Amino acid sequence: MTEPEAAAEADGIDEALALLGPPAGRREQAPARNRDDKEPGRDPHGHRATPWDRARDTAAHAGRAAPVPSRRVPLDAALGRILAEPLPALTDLPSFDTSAMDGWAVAGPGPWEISDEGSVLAGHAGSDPLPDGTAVRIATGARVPPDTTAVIRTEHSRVEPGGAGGSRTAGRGHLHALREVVPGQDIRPRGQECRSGDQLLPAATLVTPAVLGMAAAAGYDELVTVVRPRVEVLVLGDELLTSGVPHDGLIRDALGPMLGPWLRTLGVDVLATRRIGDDAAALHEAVTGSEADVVITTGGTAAGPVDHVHPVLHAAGAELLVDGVKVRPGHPMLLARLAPGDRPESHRYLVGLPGNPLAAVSGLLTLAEPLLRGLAGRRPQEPYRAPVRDQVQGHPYDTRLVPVVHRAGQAVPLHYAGPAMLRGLAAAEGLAVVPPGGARPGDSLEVLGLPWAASASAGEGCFT
Ligand SMILES: Nc1nc2c(c(=O)[nH]1)N[C@H]1C(S)=C(S)[C@@H](COP(=O)(O)OP(=O)(O)OC[C@H]3O[C@@H](n4cnc5c(N)ncnc54)[C@H](O)[C@@H]3O)O[C@H]1N2
Ligand code: MOO
Repeated sequence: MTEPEAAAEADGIDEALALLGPPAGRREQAPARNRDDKEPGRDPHGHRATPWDRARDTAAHAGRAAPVPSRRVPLDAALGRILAEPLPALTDLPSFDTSAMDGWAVAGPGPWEISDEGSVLAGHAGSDPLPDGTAVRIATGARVPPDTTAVIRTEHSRVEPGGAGGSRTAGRGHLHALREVVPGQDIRPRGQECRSGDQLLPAATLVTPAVLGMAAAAGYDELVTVVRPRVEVLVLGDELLTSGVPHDGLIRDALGPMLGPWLRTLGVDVLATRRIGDDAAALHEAVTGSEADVVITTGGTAAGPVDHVHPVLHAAGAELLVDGVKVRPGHPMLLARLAPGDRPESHRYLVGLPGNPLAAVSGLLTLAEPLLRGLAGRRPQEPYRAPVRDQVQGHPYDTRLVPVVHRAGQAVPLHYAGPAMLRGLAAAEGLAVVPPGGARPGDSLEVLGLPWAASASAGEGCFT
């Protein structure tokens, strides 16, 4: 078999796998080629595709190269945003020595005469020092009086009522401890959690509900957060219906309803999802006139008569950073830096997702997600790996992304994973990264988490 024939046969594997379901046995495959080999890295248009991991790195690098604008927002508007700066404590925490329990503040060794000062309650200003040999009632969260030795929990104490006619304090009785009293017990000393100025969280932290609580406790009313990157989605294709059942060769647009919500989980501001049809002039105008930091197109990336993305990028003076990726599905995906136009300081990008729906998702995770993560000031995602339960057939030369669910600590590949199918993905919790040549049961595979999956691999971002 000539190399072009081998590559052509390899191109059919995704469709075949999607129809067959799980492989019956491990098929002998051509060994993975060296990256320097001529044909397998070349797509039918004659340009060289980028290896999958390098494509992701390129996208991440482009995202990190852009300046990250920030804005001060009130706490209640900060959820789901990213801290643009480290978060220093504005106060000691606790900001005063605090009783950890309801009970008695005592000074010196017992038994203690009960003070007639009443109770020390949370939220009250400081009280007088506690004289040696005395005890005063205290509530959880109250400031402990100066010179307090320890707090004794109510249930670890016994009050011996005072006799009539004694001194004022003796009249209230004495307190006895039922357990050994350790100095400092049940007192949270000032600054135990942090000192004013300590860094509580680093920049690039996702603001979760817990971060909002921490920030409020540490004295914040506002947080300096990264301005969300603005994204516009352009859905190409005259064959697409926006409602109803497919008919007469027309199909439903599966990407318009999926991409906007998905992108929002990545912490971006989706300005619009627009249907453009197969109209080169309209696409050119939409791309060059967009206000977005990142334009994401779907369809039109291949070399068909109405595949306008490449010619439009060329006409718009864009620079292709990635033009085809050695990944299945999704190999025609691309990443371009758009000409800055009248905003020379701007960093604007276009991600071209292939039209086949699972191929588009592959492009979303391979190029759009790392790019947007950088633009949003987020840290790179921690790689997550899991052993794969079943054998997965690989592409001879390219990486495969295969929908999986997590079961008993293993990644279980799903059927219906062809480029034009979403049935497997809709049930999936992640996409396993299958290296060229495939994987055997038990092989450890990287798994790309899906933003909504409550699995070990799930990323951040559902607070948007
Ligand atoms: N001669 C070649 N043809 C194709 C190649 C190739 O290398 N050489 N690659 C194939 C692969 S792989 C893919 S993926 C697609 C990519 O094509 P495009 O990005 O140009 O996408 P379209 O042709 O516009 O559409 C492909 C397919 O997807 C359907 N589609 C498009 N948009 C949507 C949508 N929003 N919702 C649902 N389905 C959509 C469209 O109807 C087509 O069936 O090219 C192959 N061809
Ligand atoms: O293999 Mo294409 O890249 O169908 O998705």
